Amino acid sequence: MTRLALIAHDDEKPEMIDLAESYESLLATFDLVGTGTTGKRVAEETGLTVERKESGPIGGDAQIAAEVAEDRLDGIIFLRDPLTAQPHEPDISALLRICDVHDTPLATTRTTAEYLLDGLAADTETMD
Ligand SMILES: O=C(CO)COP(=O)(O)O
Repeated sequence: MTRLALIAHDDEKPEMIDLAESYESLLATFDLVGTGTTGKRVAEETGLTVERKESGPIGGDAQIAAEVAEDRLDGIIFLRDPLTAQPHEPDISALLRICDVHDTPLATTRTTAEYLLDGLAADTETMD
């Protein structure tokens, strides 16, 4: 089953909810994991089931990075706030780097997230 991580900084959470609603029927076929608050909000506001890691600032990004290192994830949607400094920037940088190392598809904006989801949907159809 396709395993996808969902992460959004606070200013981007409404965008993540809107994206999840738009792709709800596809996402319902995926194994979803998210950082703490993002996972909670997506689950509450869409009805999707999301496994929740810790909140980003207290280790959630590092937990997602560990899954990337173990090749457990097929993709990550990480809607970052490019205009606000984050206290856990080192964890965020590590996550981005490990995605590059493992060639794990990573989308950091709404448009690239849509391309990623469309690509994963096409992959899923090919696998059927
Ligand atoms: O901080 C985050 C990503 O860096 C997101 O964490 P939350 O989903 O817990 O808000």
